[in-house]
Amino acid sequence: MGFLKVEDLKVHFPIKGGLFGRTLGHVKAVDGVSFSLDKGKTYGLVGESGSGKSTTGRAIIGLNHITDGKIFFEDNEITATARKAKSDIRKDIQMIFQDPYSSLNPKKRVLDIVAEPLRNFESLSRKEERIRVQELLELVGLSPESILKYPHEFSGGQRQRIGIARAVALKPKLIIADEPVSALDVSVQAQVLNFMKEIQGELDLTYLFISHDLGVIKHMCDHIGIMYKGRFVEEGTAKEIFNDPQHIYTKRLVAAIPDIDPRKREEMKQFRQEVNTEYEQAYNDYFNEEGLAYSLKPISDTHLVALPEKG
Ligand SMILES: Nc1ncnc2c1ncn2[C@@H]1O[C@H](COP(=O)(O)OP(=O)(O)OP(=O)(O)O)[C@@H](O)[C@H]1O
Repeated sequence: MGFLKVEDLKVHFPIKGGLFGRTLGHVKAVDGVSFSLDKGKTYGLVGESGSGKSTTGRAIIGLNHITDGKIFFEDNEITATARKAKSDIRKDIQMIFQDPYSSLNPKKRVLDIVAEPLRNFESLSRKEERIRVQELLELVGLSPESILKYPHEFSGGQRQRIGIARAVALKPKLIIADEPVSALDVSVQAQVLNFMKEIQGELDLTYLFISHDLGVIKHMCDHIGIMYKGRFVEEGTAKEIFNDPQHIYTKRLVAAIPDIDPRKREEMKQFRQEVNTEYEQAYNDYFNEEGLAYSLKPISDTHLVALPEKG
């Protein structure tokens, strides 16, 4: 069936309020998302803040409850598995977080930070553990002596490398990278992204890559889902999304990528003007009307676009 398959995933959070903390309604953070990810590939989830990207990633790894829908990992449904299977899955799926400043405990040495997952899942001697951590640090380009240091002694990019060393410690199959470079300087972002690509082949990793930055997604992903208000508005291969965006929201995101190639600047300027006009016209019809029904329709074997339902 496939490596990772998400079927009609819904994650709704209750909004509590009033005197007795009654449930007043729900935030539909994820509201019917489906996609599949092949082994060894990178799938990008992109969309503006609050569109439901992190909630989707967190639901897959089990950090958010699921309101409805199914998730299959290597053909096993992981939305309804027993505890033992769940702990195996926790080994196979790891997460890299956005902010290497807050996701690493500042009071712990690098040895303890990187060894944490090993301590949870493997019974290594102190010596074996130290050797494994030093190997992991070398893999991510840090010196073995780093084990005795604390997070504040490293730069932002180095800290994210420590986060990556911890994420790959248990030889996972899938890594969910939630905005892994957005807290870093642009010059460091490219280094970390290239490094993630290098280790992908070396360690046989599959990535679910979450970002609000379509430029970053373009660099990393084979397949892309564009999220808006908890749903996909378009899904396709990276080539389809960048060369032939169909949905007005996707077009807007593509038009906002800074031009690196000066030859394309004039072409992009024109594209931007066209998109802005189309967006203004579409806004009232599409984005402002809460009740407007739309559904994903295929326009090729791999390219889906949200189109309003007729009637
Ligand atoms: N635990 C929670 N309780 C209530 N609402 C939540 C919770 N987690 C997320 N939300 C809400 O769900 C929606 C989607 O949030 P989510 O973090 O998934 O979006 P995102 O696309 O990842 O954006 P960002 O990049 O800002 O994190 C937002 O409206 C958010 O406020």
